[in-house]
Amino acid sequence: MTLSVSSMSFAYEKDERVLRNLNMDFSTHPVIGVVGANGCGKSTLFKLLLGLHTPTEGSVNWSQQPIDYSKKALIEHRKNVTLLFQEPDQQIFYTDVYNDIAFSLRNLGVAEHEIEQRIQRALELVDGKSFSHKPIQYLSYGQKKRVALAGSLVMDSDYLLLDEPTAGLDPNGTKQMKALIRSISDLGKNVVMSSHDINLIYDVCDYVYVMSQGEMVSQGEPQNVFLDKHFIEQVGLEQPWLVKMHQEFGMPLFRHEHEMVAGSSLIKESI
Ligand SMILES: Nc1ncnc2c1ncn2[C@@H]1O[C@H](COP(=O)(O)OP(=O)(O)OP(=O)(O)O)[C@@H](O)[C@H]1O
Repeated sequence: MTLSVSSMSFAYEKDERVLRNLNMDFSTHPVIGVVGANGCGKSTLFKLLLGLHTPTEGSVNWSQQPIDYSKKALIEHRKNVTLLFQEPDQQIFYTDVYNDIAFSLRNLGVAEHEIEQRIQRALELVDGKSFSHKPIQYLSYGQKKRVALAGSLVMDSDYLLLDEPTAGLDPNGTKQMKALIRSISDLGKNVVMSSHDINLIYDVCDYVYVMSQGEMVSQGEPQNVFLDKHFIEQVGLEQPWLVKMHQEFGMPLFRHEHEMVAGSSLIKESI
């Protein structure tokens, strides 16, 4: 099942296009990153992929067919594509964890015993069992983020869109999220994520789209996309530290920190 956009533009206000002529295929790699400076249109793109807004031109496609914006078709589309919003409060509606996570499934008429099973599985995945009995207003930001993620995971959709999944998380929370993204991908799901944490993007994404002022200005595998320092800085980003180590200190170009640690003997030789 493929998710893509073709020749897609979008404007909130007439004549003010915030997305311009985007062509992107999100089915080519298991984990795809969308990066760009503040306001370049990442969250807007994700909302369009979910069918929350209608393109001004072009289309969002599911299995190569433009999506249908009727209420019934959108309910079906959102079984296939789920979005974790940047702010957990944007998708938490209940005061208790269980009912909040169950919300979308109940809307779809899923049987209670299956809801129970899916919630337990999702809570295990997000490591949320220890706080699942607490009222949501007492949870920390990171815990709320995990509740929101569990609410997305129970949908068991083919595509999970993660808008800034580690924003506001501490280093441990970021590490857990990174592991979680891998687990979700290992389950055969497609992950599309945005993040300002360029090191996270470099580490977990198999392919990257770079956006600037509503346009897609570069795409490719992370080790290629981030090589051009001048270009990356021009679009308001910075190079991942492993790429900097490669370019500034002549180290081999590692994709992951653990590769660098394992290759430390190689590094010593090159210094
Ligand atoms: N509801 C809205 N009405 C009008 N303009 C909006 C609305 N939401 C976003 N915008 C504008 O659309 C542009 C893209 O915003 P968007 O939130 O998609 O960017 P982003 O890349 O996700 O930014 P950030 O990295 O800061 O989260 C911005 O210029 C923003 O001001």
